[in-house]
Amino acid sequence: MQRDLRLDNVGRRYGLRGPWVLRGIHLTVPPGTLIRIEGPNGTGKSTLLRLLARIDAPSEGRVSGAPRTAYVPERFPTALPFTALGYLTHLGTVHGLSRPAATRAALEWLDRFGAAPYARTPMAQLSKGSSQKVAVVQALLAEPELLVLDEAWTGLDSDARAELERAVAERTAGGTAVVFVDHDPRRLAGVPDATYTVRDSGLDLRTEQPPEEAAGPRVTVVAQGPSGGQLPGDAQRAVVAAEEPAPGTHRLTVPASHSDILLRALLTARPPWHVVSVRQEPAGPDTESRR
Ligand SMILES: Nc1ncnc2c1ncn2[C@@H]1O[C@H](COP(=O)(O)OP(=O)(O)OP(=O)(O)O)[C@@H](O)[C@H]1O
Repeated sequence: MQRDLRLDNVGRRYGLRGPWVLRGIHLTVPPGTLIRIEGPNGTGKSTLLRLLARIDAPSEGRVSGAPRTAYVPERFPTALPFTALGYLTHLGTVHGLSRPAATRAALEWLDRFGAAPYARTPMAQLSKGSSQKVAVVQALLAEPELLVLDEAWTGLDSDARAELERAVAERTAGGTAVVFVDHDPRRLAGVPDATYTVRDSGLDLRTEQPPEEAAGPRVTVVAQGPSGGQLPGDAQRAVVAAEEPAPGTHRLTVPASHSDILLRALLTARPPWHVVSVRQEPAGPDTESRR
C-alpha cells in the first residue's frame, strides 16, 4: 500500500460552474513529515484538508496513496447520542481494537488531555473545549499514518494545547505524516518540514520562516554521548540546533513541545546518553536548520 499521499494537478470547485477554490495543486505528503497550511480566511485551506483526508473528492486531477488517515474537522459534530467514552470506544473497535483495549486507550487519551472526568458525560452536554478534546482523541486513538488537523487547537485549554503539540511531535517521530491548519502562527513554530500558503487557488511553498514563527519557546539540553556521535533517530528529528562544544558534550536545542521526546530519545539510546542540564530558553530565532 502506498503510504505517501499525492495530489496531482488537483482542482476543486463547488457546483458545476462555481469558481475554482483550488486549482493545479501538486503536493506529496511523505510519512513522518509535518506540513503547515496557511492563508487568509476563505482561501481554501479546509477544502484542501478535506481532500487530503479523502473525505472530499477533487473536481479534477488525482489523489493517490492510501495512508490510514484520521481527521479533526474544523467543526466537530457534538450532538451524537453517545457518552464521550462510548463514542471513543466504538471508534476504537472500528479501528480494530478489542472493546476492552479500545476503552483502555480512550481513557488513557482522555486522561492525557485532562478530559477523564467527562468520560461518561453525554457528548451533547460537553462544553466546547471538552468536545474538542474528544475530537482530538478520536483522531489520535486511530494511530493514523496521516493525521489531518483543521484548527484542532482552537477551543482547547493551554495544557491540552501543549499536549496536542506533544502528541503531534510523538506521532511524526513515529512516522505519521501530519498536515495542519492553525490560526496561531506560534503553533509548532519552527517545527514544520514545510509550510504552504493557499493563494489565488494555488499552493506556494514558503521557504523562509517569518520572525514570529521562529520565535517559539525553546529548550536547550546539554548531554554527554559518543564523541562526534550520531544523535539517536528521534532526537535527530526533534532538534532545531545541535553543536558539540567539547568532544562528547552536545548542546541540543528543541522547541519546548519536543523536549520530552528529545530526553526520552537520549535516555533510551543504547548506550544511554548522560543528560547534564535542561534549560528553558527565551523565544529566539533559528540558528541552524534541522537535519
Ligand atoms: N461545501 C461547500 N459548498 C460551497 N462552497 C464551499 C463549501 N465549502 C467551502 N466553500 C467555499 O470555498 C471557499 C474556501 O472555503 P474553505 O472553508 O476551504 O476556506 P478556508 O481557507 O478554510 O477558510 P477559513 O480560514 O475561514 O476556515 C470559500 O469561498 C467557501 O465559501
